[in-house]
Amino acid sequence: MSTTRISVGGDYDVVIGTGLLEELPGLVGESVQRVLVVHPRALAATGEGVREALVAKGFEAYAAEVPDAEEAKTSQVAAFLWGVLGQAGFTRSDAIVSVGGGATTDLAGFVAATWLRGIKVVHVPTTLLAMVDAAVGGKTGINTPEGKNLVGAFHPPAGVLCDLATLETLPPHDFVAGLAEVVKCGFIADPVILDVVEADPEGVKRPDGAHVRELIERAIRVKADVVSQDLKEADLREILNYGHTFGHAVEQVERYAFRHGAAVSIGMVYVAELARLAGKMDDALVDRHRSILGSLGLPVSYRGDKWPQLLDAMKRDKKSRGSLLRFVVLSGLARPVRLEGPDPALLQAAYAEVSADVRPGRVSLG
Ligand SMILES: NC(=O)c1ccc[n+]([C@@H]2O[C@H](COP(=O)([O-])OP(=O)(O)OC[C@H]3O[C@@H](n4cnc5c(N)ncnc54)[C@H](O)[C@@H]3O)[C@@H](O)[C@H]2O)c1
Ligand SMILES: O=C(O)C(=O)C[C@@H](O)[C@H](O)[C@H](O)COP(=O)(O)O
Ligand SMILES: [Zn+2]
Repeated sequence: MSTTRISVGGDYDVVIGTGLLEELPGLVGESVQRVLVVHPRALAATGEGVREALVAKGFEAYAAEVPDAEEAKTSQVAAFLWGVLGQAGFTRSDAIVSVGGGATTDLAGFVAATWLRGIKVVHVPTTLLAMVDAAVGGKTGINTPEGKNLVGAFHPPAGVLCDLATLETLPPHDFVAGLAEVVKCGFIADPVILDVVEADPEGVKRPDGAHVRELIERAIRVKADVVSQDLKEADLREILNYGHTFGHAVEQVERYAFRHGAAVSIGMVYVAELARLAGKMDDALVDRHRSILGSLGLPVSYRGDKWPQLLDAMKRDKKSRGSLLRFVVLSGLARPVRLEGPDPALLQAAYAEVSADVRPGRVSLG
């Protein structure tokens, strides 16, 4: 299989293909002496393989195992990694390599951003979501008890290695969760993505499906294009947050029992309904959100008894300014605009549109 390189603003490459481990030493760079490979428990063997490959090329390589999924994105786990770096004597000419999903790349990126005020990081994403989104663009972060990704830094990687073979072991529901961010790129910027999904929803749900490589490359190109113009989210980059205001709130209310991609799927339907109620989106485009996401098996509704908690969580969204809630909505396909300070009645009406008919205390989807 051929290898694709997508340059992110000329600063670093996202390398896509299979059997790419031999590319890693080049991305880490000859001047680096020590490397810390950060991986979750589920990827212990893969992480050790990466460490051994680096040792074979002359690096002093260590491995650190971190908790699975969102449990890794805490200040305690970051402090554990700072301790490992300190004890091994990591200097500014050393590096971190992350091996895992978006939770691992966010954590490892954050630790790289903060250790000695910034050392090199190379990401080796092993989930679809991390390949198309989390590993690219330099947003890093951890959660606090008050909310999702509330502490972090912009710290672009030196390179990203997307070895598609790693997707073979990914549980199907995690692969599908990653498709939510791919579909997001379709709605905000590249509608061909939506056409491909609509033509063969079952095929795109399989890592070995005929169009998966095309979808991955298209989504990475959308992200690379946006972040290379606006790394620090002064304006344009906010479009990558489509569906995330409500999605992050769902994740928090559910104490991270929902995968990020599943929550973002609900969040995109919520914000489509909000745009419709605000007179910016027609019924057909709202329906297209439900039909595409639903055809992939992603959730498109959420329990109806959590409004106060969801609203409270949405107020802590990074797009908020003072008491003003701000949303990325579409005024048409691939036409993202901002909706600032919508009427609270509209916000709640959009919630009613995505609410599943469940009794209080029972979760219907997840
Ligand atoms: N920084 C960004 O720009 C950005 C973008 C999107 C999402 N994110 C963050 O990414 C996180 C979600 O990432 P995710 O969906 O990859 O979830 P994740 O990192 O929690 O991984 C999902 C699960 O898959 C397992 N796993 C990973 N690779 C595997 C493989 N190859 N085979 C078998 N199991 C594997 C993990 O151990 C975990 O249990 C969220 O925290 C989200 O906030 C960040
Ligand atoms: O890269 C971005 O910018 C994004 O918003 C991509 C999102 O998919 C991602 O989940 C991101 O971590 C959300 O960022 P946050 O600033 O809302 O925490
Ligand atoms: Zn996301």
